[in-house]
Amino acid sequence: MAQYSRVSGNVGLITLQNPPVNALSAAVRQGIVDTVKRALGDPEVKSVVICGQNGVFCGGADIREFGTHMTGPPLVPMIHAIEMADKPVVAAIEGVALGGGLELALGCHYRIAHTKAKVGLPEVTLGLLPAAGGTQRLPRLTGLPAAIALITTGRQITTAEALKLSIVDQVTDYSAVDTAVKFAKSVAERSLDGRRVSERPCPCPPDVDALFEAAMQKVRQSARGAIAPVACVQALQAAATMPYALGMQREKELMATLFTSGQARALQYSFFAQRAVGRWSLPSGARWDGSKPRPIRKTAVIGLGTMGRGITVSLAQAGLSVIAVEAQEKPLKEAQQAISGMLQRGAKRRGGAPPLDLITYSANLQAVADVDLVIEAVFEDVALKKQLFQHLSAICKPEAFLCTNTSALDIDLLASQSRHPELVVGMHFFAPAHVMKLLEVVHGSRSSPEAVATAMNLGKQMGKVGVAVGNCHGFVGNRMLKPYLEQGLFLLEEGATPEMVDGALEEFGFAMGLFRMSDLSGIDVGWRVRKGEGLVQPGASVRVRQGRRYSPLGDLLYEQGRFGQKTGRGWYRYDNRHEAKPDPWLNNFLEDYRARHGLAARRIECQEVLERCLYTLINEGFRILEEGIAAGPEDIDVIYVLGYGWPKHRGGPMYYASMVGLIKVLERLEHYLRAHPDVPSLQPCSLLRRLVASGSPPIHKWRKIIKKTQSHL
Ligand SMILES: CCCCCCCCCCCCC[C@H](O)CC(=O)SCCNC(=O)CCNC(=O)[C@H](O)C(C)(C)COP(=O)(O)OP(=O)(O)OC[C@H]1O[C@@H](n2cnc3c(N)ncnc32)[C@H](O)[C@@H]1OP(=O)(O)O
Ligand SMILES: NC(=O)c1ccc[n+]([C@@H]2O[C@H](COP(=O)([O-])OP(=O)(O)OC[C@H]3O[C@@H](n4cnc5c(N)ncnc54)[C@H](O)[C@@H]3O)[C@@H](O)[C@H]2O)c1
Repeated sequence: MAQYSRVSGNVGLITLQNPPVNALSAAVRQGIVDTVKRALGDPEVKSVVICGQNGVFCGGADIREFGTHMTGPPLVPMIHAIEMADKPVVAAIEGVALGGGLELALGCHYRIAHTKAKVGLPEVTLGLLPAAGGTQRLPRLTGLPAAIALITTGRQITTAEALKLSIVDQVTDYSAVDTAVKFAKSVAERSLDGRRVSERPCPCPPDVDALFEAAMQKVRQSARGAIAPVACVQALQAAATMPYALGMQREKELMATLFTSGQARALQYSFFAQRAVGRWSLPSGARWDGSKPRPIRKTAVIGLGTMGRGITVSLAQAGLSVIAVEAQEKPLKEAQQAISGMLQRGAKRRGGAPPLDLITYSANLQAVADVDLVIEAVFEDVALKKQLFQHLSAICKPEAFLCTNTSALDIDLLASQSRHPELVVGMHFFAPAHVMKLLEVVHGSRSSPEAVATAMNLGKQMGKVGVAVGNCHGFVGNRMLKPYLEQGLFLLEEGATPEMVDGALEEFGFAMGLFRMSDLSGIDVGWRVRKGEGLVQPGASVRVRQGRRYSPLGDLLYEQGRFGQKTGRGWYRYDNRHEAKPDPWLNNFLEDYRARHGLAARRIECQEVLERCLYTLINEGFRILEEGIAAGPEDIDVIYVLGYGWPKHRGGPMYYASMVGLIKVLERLEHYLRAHPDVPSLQPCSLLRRLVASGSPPIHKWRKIIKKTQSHL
């Protein structure tokens, strides 16, 4: 809906009303059409202001309408009518003007924005392009290079930046609506010549072809198979080379292809999934809406290695005070230097001063005595962590939350070391912790709803997307990774090469194939995990361990000192630090290994690589759902998209399975199990069978069947 009133004598004020973000639903669009008509037809009204209620201009088209039968007036003619009005129309931007919201503002003759507002065209992140004139008006207003950068990335910018880019005309610290009303009065009689953006020429730099060639190359490289960024460049190319009307036609054609694409559906599923995970629930029945988080002011981080540094930076950037603790003075000094550098670089990027003063460094654990919440990030060593929890429980105030960043260890075991196990939760960050948006909040069997709510809330304050998960070895993300990595090794035994396996996964859209990832995180890290599980038998290369097929290839590389990037050799060779090159040594090593074990190398197709690696990972996801470790498939998908480089435009592993067809996933797992009966991760999970037996319902209906499965246990 849109409300109409006359203010300050002769200004027509149109207020969009559709909480929480005034999305442009059919009712809002109808409201705008009606109220604009009314304002333009009222002889008393000399100028018009458009704003949104509750301090938010507009979050764009109503995404929930996509994929439904859309009714109501379309956006393009609605915005065109505003631009062609003979009375000045001013957009008063507060909160956000995003997507269709910014396109509406670009159709107005002036834009006045609050200093704290953000603007952007994030359609590309939903698999779309700004199809209400955004691709044609923005470059006319701000020039092609800035428009290309904003539209192909969907980046949201501050209004200070928007002012520099001429996207807004004025920025104010006061009410944008009051300022816009005053401004509208002052321009009531002014000519609108030059104010209609669509009538301006698109400024083209002399090297426009090179500009587009570079833009296309950049998006093709970073999009990893996503089609929307490419279409965005094509639409902008139309703005540069065609008259406005033809450019609009091209924008519409390109949008028509994107709008019904599987990629757009996947990205929009992901958008809502990332919001849905905030509405967590625990097996006890405790829920997000009935559990109050406790306010956290003082925090502590113990262990300032790779993870502890990132967590400290992230806490300080969220405005929290941090006591940062290392075991000894030398590593403490090194960490202090590294953290200060990270904060300074962050401040340079974001603007403002680095929050260095919020951090106090100490080599004495006693320093954490009066903090509200501790996050420990010491070595992944159960004995060390148990001892640390005993000390923390003795030192900290009794109501302090004790959190662990462990990647896999038992939260209940650590909680049992504390006098207050109900205040212990896992806060599993991902490297680099100040960059990655994912946080697994792991609740143990004794974690209180308040502790979970507090960790989730703290994560939100830190700009993370928290997903509440249950306690098991590796939680959700790392547990699912295990069968995926295992299949990679089996494929090498059977004839594949690391570059062939990685090539298939990268072609699928992963940022990095599994062997390149293993080289980056360190072959020694995986070795330590397997050692902890009792799987490593130095020197032996027996292919069966603990009663199942096992590949010792990773252990053999470890024994050769090939730890990956850090040693310059791993599954690949690294002559310069980051570039992975196929290594002839490894091929010889694999041939020797196969010969020693009587394994005949065979030709392996990419499809087999994908099916074996991805379907076993998905199968583990079904086990996790069946056990109630994740509340729903959306939780798993958010974890994989935000934490493990799963291609965003494929929605996440569980969504992908639903698109491929559960019956196909089941049949292929059965097929590979027949070929490899000694690999338990290929055994289809009973929930998968049950879903197939129920006719493979769409993903949003899985929870009902999961509940039934649990009640049958
Ligand atoms: C046959 C072929 C025909 C083809 C032709 C088709 C023609 C179609 C014509 C379309 C014309 C194109 C128009 C336009 O270019 C397209 C768009 O505008 S797409 C939308 C672009 N906007 C966005 O991407 C913004 C998305 N939102 C956000 O980034 C954030 O929500 C926010 C606005 C910054 C606010 O953030 P927060 O304060 O943190 O709040 P939340 O994120 O938690 O959101 C709160 C709540 O609101 C819901 N919501 C947010 N935005 C929208 C939206 N645009 N539509 C619907 N709902 C929205 C969000 O989901 C939350 O609700 P919850 O999920 O928690 O219930
Ligand atoms: N590295 C990753 O990608 C990653 C990702 C998620 C979680 N984790 C987990 O985070 C934790 C830390 O991992 P990391 O990679 O940062 O390790 P790291 O080896 O880089 O850092 C650990 C730090 O802890 C310090 N430390 C050890 N004992 C201490 C003590 N008693 N008091 C204070 N400091 C002590 C060490 O000096 C070291 O600086 C582990 O539990 C790990 O499983 C790691």
